[in-house]
Amino acid sequence: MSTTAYASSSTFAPVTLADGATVPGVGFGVGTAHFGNDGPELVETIKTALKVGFRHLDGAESYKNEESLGKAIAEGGVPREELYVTTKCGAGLKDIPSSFDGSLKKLGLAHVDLYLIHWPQDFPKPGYPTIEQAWKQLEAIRDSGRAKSIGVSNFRVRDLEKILAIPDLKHRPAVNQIEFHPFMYTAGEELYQFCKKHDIVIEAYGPTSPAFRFDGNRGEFDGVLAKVTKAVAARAGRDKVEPSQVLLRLAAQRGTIVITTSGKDWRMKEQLAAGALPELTQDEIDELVKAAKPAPQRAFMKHMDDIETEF
Ligand SMILES: NC(=O)c1ccc[n+]([C@@H]2O[C@H](COP(=O)([O-])OP(=O)(O)OC[C@H]3O[C@@H](n4cnc5c(N)ncnc54)[C@H](O)[C@@H]3O)[C@@H](O)[C@H]2O)c1
Ligand SMILES: OCCc1c[nH]c2ccccc12
Repeated sequence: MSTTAYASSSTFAPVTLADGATVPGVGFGVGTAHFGNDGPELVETIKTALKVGFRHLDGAESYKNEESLGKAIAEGGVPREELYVTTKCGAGLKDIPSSFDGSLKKLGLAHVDLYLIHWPQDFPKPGYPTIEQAWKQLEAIRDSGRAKSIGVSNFRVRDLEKILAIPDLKHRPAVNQIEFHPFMYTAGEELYQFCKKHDIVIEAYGPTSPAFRFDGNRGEFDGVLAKVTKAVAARAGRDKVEPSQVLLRLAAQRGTIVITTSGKDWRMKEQLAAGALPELTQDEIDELVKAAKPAPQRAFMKHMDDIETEF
């Protein structure tokens, strides 16, 4: 039974993974704006996110702030079973079992809900496991019950194919966490369709990047986003919605779990409310994608456009 003093206010529908787990449809990220910030200020920010209604927290070993995340979870007033907690192995990929133990210890948790390999680029390097060996280590962690689900992040089709081809594959990746917004739809279409076909749910990070992250040279995109935002607001019976809210709504509409973040409680509320906005029409989506084409395509992880290099 819930003992939470304040309820989740998320308007994003939960998403069910192929392994049967249910994930809150919007997550609060502890990277990007909070990267390297590990202390009382971040603890308060995460506690604020819980207070306004986030129940899904997205951390990583490489964000160097798992202790603050753990402290916020311990002090946040939300029972553990009502929270969905992710962490990722990045800096520790040479020794995943030790890295995972360290993450759980820093978080102060007996288990995480989702454990991800943060990126694939290190695997050809000396001293690292192969992708296949790394995945078997994640399977063992899942079988120990200390990670309820396992997945990957920033994996291309060819990286995912290596996992799916493991002869004694026991657990498939439940998610692939990738940058996902209209600037990515064209370049990312093959990966999107591959994940869909193989029941790998996409977690969309950087979903609002086109609204604020790319400076200049957005050309037609700004105009189209403003137009679509106005139309969505009109369908919602509202004077105004934020373009970033429209991008969050769009990510959910494309079937992804949306990972966003903020340091401000009013923006967190705005983010949680975005799931209730009316759907974008196919014409509106097409217009956004078309207008996005001349703009920068990707804010993170440029290797995603390198379809040749073998990791
Ligand atoms: N797996 C990975 O490699 C990877 C990479 C990047 C991010 N992530 C995860 O995803 C989380 C969210 O990523 P993100 O920060 O790119 O998400 P996002 O695109 O939603 O951006 C959130 C940021 O945008 C700001 N913002 C939102 N609307 C705005 C507006 N209208 N005007 C100005 N600023 C606005 C917020 O204040 C916040 O700082 C990260 O914290 C991390 O947990 C993972
Ligand atoms: O996941 C957020 C982006 C990211 C990728 N690799 C990192 C290493 C350190 C901090 C952030 C990142």
